[in-house]
Amino acid sequence: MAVATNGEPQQGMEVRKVLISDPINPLCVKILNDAGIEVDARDKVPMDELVKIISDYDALIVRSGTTVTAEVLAAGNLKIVGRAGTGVDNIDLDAATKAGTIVLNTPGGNTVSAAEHTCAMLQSLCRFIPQSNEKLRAGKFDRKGGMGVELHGKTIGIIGLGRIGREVAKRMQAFDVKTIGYDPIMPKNVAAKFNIEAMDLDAVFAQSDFLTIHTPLTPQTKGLLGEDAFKKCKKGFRVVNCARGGIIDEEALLIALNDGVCAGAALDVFQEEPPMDSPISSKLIAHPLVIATPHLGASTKDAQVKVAVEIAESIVRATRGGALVGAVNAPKLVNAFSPEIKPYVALATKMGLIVSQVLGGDAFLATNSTIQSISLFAKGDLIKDMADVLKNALLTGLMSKLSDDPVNLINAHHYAKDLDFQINATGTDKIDDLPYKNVLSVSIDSADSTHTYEGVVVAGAPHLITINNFEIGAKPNGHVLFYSNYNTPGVLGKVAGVCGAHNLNIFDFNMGEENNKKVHMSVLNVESPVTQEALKDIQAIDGVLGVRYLDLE
Ligand SMILES: NC(=O)C1=CN([C@@H]2O[C@H](COP(=O)(O)OP(=O)(O)OC[C@H]3O[C@@H](n4cnc5c(N)ncnc54)[C@H](O)[C@@H]3O)[C@@H](O)[C@H]2O)C=CC1
Ligand SMILES: O=C(O)C(=O)COP(=O)(O)O
Repeated sequence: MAVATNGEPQQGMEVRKVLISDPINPLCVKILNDAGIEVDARDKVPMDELVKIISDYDALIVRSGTTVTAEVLAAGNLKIVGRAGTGVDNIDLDAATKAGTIVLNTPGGNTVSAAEHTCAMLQSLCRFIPQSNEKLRAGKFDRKGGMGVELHGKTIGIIGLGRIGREVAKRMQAFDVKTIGYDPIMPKNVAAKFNIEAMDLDAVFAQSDFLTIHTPLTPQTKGLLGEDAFKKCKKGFRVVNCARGGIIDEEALLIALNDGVCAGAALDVFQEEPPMDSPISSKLIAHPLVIATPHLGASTKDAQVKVAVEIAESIVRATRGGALVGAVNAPKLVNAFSPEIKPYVALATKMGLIVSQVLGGDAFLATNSTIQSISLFAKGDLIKDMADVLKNALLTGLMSKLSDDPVNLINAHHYAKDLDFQINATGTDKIDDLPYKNVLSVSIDSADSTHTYEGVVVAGAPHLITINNFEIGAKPNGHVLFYSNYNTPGVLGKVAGVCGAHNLNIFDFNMGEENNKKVHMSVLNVESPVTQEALKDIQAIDGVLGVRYLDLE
């Protein structure tokens, strides 16, 4: 168990040192420091420096300013990338998953701020407030150029009816604006509960006086509002983008504004940020019908406190084995590090280690023909919903002997793609009559046989309870000798003698017998690796049927 610098035990993920690479409220540092975690807080770290220093850290906390590329992830050994905010399009999620890095965000912490900014932008856009302010400062009292439109009685089309989209709808309804919207995962009846009329995207385009986007930037939403969409929009529509640059095609928007198709755009986000180097973004920012802010949606003291506290608390919780709230790339791992589930994860990993060492023709413990599939059954109320996580743990053990890369719960399934057999995982209520509440069972299926191992957790520690037909109570730890023998007196003494002769100190012994009691299976835990010579000497003992050494360190 790792110990944090404040002396408190870390029972979950080990996080000793964190880098913050964007401006974040100081409460984040305080919460991490109070938990004994060292923090380097910087406002900005250039990419080449980030790649150089990242291996010094267990976790990285970012906002939208830092791009967490595959190169950054490969250069480090990060356990966590924390996003103090919502959008994770600046983080290479696939690369993070492959690197075994969990990505956590703080959805919800800046919802209200982003929604309020959206509404402020729409109102400002409709009444030319920024442009008029600018003219007045320049000494021009231009009332004609500030002729706007009311919100009252108009229709707003909200694309993306998640947290922010719904908060925008609520605020627009207070202005007597009709709220319609599109979201592929929100059924009409659910949208209706928020007084939003859900319809298909083309209908939203056709009916909206105002459009506002609240989706993440994904391959599906990139360019969602482009030339084709603008052709379907009402002439003179106005558009707000407080979601992500790139969801509106900036070139198409510029044309729509110049052609009078679009009467105004309020932009908080840009295809490239900062946008000054992009000629198209710069033209948009300078356009008289455009108002723009430099990605300020979440920039309120209130939101920044919320996201800073949330991300720090999530990381501290992860180090203590708590739920991984906001896990973006591995949502099923939410409870994998909890004190109740962790020993089962350890058990499944040990079972994977066993499987890795009996693969490929081990007639004694597994099979002498090619494996076709492995099935894991998570039986019992505590673990039945964790079958996928336990499968990843099994894979972690399995791959640890087969791959040089650091395989863990988050990335195991990537490596498993190269195996030439399937691994299935099923969670069930426990129906067998074993006296345990939760049992993990792993079956190895080959053309001619099925071999099964079963394990449980006793007093927080993994135990093997059956190996094929043998009932046993072995601890799957360290250096383990398995041997089977006919039920004749004196075999154990002789095996112990061979161990002594080979300097193998035995510290635990468990024996099981087959139902017909003719054959015994014994498990010896020894303190050091077992040599081939020792194995040969045990195999030569009269009555010994088979012997196998497994390294379960
Ligand atoms: N400007 C700023 O400072 C901020 C920007 N954001 C941006 O806003 C986005 C939305 O945030 P939340 O509402 O909290 O996220 P959310 O996850 O609650 O909602 C996003 C919604 O978009 C929907 N969606 C996904 N693909 C879609 C598509 N093709 N068409 C229509 N809907 C689609 C999803 O089903 C989901 O309901 C974030 O991903 C982030 O990029 C968030 C906070 C601050
Ligand atoms: O949370 C989000 O998605 C945002 O866009 C806010 O970005 P920021 O944290 O202000 O860089």
